Amino acid sequence: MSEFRATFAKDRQKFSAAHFTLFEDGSLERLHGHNYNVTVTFEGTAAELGLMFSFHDAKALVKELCDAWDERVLIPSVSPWIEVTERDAQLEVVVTTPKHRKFYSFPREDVVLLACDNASCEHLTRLFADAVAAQLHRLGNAVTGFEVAISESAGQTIALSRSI
Ligand SMILES: Nc1nc2c(c(=O)[nH]1)N=C([C@H](O)[C@H](O)COP(=O)(O)OP(=O)(O)OP(=O)(O)O)CN2
Repeated sequence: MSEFRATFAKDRQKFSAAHFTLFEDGSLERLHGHNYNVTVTFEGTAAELGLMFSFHDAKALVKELCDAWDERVLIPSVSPWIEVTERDAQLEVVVTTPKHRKFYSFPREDVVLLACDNASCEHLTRLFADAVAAQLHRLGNAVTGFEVAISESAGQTIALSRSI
């Protein structure tokens, strides 16, 4: 049973990134950007001295994960509609859907290849939660669960909860 919920929704917990969303009918958006805001809530019990974990450590963890996607182009790497080719320091991306064929070329360092088939807010939230789970050991053993919530724009948020 979780005793406490610690929610971190600092202004700096954000990443500005470009993407396009694919839709089932083969339509896709033009490349565009969002200032994604990230909120993470950790659930758990108080350990020594009534501390779940050091707030500093939790905020540093979340900020590091935001920085990994900040000022990047987010490209799905496992989509049947997207072909990615690395050529020298460039990443060539060909999107071929039943409705569209588009070619992009980005400096490799500007791109994050996502382990998913669409750069949707749902997938971003799940991948962010996977990354939090992989780093949770840094916060000790008091965490029994967490929730990640990502907003693409004001008034529009995807949230996902995980139990540990
Ligand atoms: N289920 C999802 N649907 C859509 C997603 C998504 O991640 N999951 N994403 C988008 C686009 O990224 C788009 O940029 C956001 O679309 P939209 O809701 O139209 O955004 P606006 O901020 O322009 O919304 P307004 O309500 O018009 O202000 C689309 N769909």
